[in-house]
Amino acid sequence: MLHLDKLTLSALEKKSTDEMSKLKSRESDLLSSPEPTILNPGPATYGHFRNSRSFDMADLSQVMHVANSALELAIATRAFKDRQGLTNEQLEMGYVSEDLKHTPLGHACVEPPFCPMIPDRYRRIDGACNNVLHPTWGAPFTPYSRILPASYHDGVWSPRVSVVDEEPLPSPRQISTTVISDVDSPNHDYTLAVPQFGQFLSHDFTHSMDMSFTNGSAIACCESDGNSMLPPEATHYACMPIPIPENDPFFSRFHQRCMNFVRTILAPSHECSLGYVQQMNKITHYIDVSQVYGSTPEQTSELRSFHAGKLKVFSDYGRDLPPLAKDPEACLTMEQGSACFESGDTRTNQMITLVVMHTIFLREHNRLATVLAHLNPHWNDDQLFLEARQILIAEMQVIVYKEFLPTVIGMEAMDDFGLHLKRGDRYSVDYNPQVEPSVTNELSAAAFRFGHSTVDGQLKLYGPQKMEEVIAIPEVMFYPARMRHQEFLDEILSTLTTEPIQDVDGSVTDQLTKYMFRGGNPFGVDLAAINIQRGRDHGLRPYNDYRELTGLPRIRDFSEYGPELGEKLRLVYKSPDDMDLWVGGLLEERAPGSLVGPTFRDMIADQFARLKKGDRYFFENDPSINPGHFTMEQLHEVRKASLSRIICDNSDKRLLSRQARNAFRKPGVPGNEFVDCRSHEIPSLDLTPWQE
Ligand code: HEM
Ligand SMILES: [Ca+2]
Repeated sequence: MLHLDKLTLSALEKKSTDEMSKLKSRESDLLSSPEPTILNPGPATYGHFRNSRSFDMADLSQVMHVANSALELAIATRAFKDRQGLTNEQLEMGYVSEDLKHTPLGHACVEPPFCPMIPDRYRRIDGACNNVLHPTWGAPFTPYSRILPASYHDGVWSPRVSVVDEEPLPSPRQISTTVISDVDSPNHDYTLAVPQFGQFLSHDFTHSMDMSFTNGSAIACCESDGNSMLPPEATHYACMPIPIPENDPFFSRFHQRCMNFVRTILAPSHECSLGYVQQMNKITHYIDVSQVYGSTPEQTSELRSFHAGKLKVFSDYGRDLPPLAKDPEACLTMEQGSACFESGDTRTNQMITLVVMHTIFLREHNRLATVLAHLNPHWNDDQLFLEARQILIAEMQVIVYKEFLPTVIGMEAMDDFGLHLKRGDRYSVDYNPQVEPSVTNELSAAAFRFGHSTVDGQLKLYGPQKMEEVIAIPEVMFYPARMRHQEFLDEILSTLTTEPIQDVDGSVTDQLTKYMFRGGNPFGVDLAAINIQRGRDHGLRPYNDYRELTGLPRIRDFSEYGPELGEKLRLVYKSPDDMDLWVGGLLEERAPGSLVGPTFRDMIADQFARLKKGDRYFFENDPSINPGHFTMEQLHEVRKASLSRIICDNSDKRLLSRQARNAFRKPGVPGNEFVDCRSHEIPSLDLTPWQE
């Protein structure tokens, strides 16, 4: 490891402070430039920006403060690398991992939280102090962890290039149109609850925010007509626009040659050392239902009613929906009759079915608080809120480990990675304080995006007798007004738990690759291209490196994919060693019993092992580990949780009266028959063990 002397550190500090002030003054110039450097509401690409926006200016300034510190360290790293003649490999191996806290660069380090000697019974809203030795692990505004070191061309932040000639990698849009198709491949073994709960779950543990101007405006990287990129003098340093080839089979019709893409906000490493950049996770990494409660105390206060332990709702003629959004830009329109909602996560309105998940989990919290208040009339608002939250988090964890994960990764991986919940009168002692719970960059920017391939471009709504409506999903992106229709919630919950998913393969619906966030526009943005570009933005290594980790041989020649697909890959990539992780992962054959191929399966399994073994407050942890442990009687009850029970208890009960026991699996077949919602076949949690 390289030691940094005082002189060097002072020089680096001066250099990074100088460069930062140059960057900031350039930003002000851009804001006042005659070129269209700000993206305004209207085009689909603004929807993409809105998808990752912050709550408010206070939230944004907290993010920016951390992001600027990380940028300073990145500049210092570049300068140090040049000065010492370090290689990329040396940076990758963490050669300069010295803690900078007590050095001239220390002002760029984030203050660790203060953790009390006696731990709280309830996990903190911001996830901090979960691990006593590493109090920032799992907290919001901290970096993702990594399975393998990052790969950047300059060793610090610029995107990787082809291994063949060091030229830029092929355009993600070209890869999308050549390799990713839209083929209808329904898989009836699984229901749409898999993608919809999957997306809801991902919003519990990962949120990469795009950089923006300090005033919150969106950064434009393309000319406003999309005809070309902005000239270099008008381009923000966070721009990484996606080139659209002239002969694009779709976007050429609209003369589009440039798709906006802004890089993810950065965060200093936990150790606060020099090194390649790390991307920031805006939310708590733990599975703690932060998408409902928020990831900071300020967000939670906004969402609580402070009455009887409940969260705020918008009571729509007696039907509880999430509170209406105050931000006029939260949706496409705030006109009369439209509706747009608030929750603990800023992406809620992106898809109407996501709003549905938020609604039933919000209602479940309030339902739990009501029952607890009945059992314990002496509990105050705070205690009711905290206990209901603790139970809801446990229910979420049970659904993830008992129902969702076995469906997605299969039993073999559940066994191999030790992911099963305990049974009978047993607590778990799997907690290991050495395990870093943080979400891996590979999971966030690639593996968990397997879900994009499972999305059906259409939502079919069934009335009591027949199919009543087919909705193309872009119609309900950032436009969840239908939530106010009296029958909608029950109808769509039935759709989610009966309609098939699309298989995980090289196919993604056109609704996501041509029309995503189109609003009233003729074209949208391409999620496949964005995923590929995001992987490069985050310094993910080529697919082959991860494939090898899984124990599979590296792909040596595209012919291994067969003549047709092999040819398509050869058309875009110069070498199999250039392939992007998201693409390679999707193209793998499914692993036995799993919905995804071995590489994604292992990455997902590894992540959920971290989130179980690295979380002291994991619901079934032993009293010696978990400061908020359940009693054995309570544990027996919590382990009964299921998505079907949450659906049954929190639907509007107008049209929905039955469910299959496992909401993720094909319903109405032996072993997963439909049963009445009142049936004990879908067990209910009895909360009497919480009575004091
Ligand atoms: C209609 C459904 C969906 C839409 C419109 C959608 C759209 C998006 C968009 C726009 C992003 C940000 C892309 C970027 O800028 O890098 C994203 C990220 C992501 N999506 Fe989806 N998605 C959908 C469903 C899903 C599903 C079903 C899953 C998984 C089961 C999933 C997992 C993820 C993950 C893990 C990320 C990264 C989030 C982050 O760290 O910020 N998405 N999605
Ligand atoms: Ca969380």
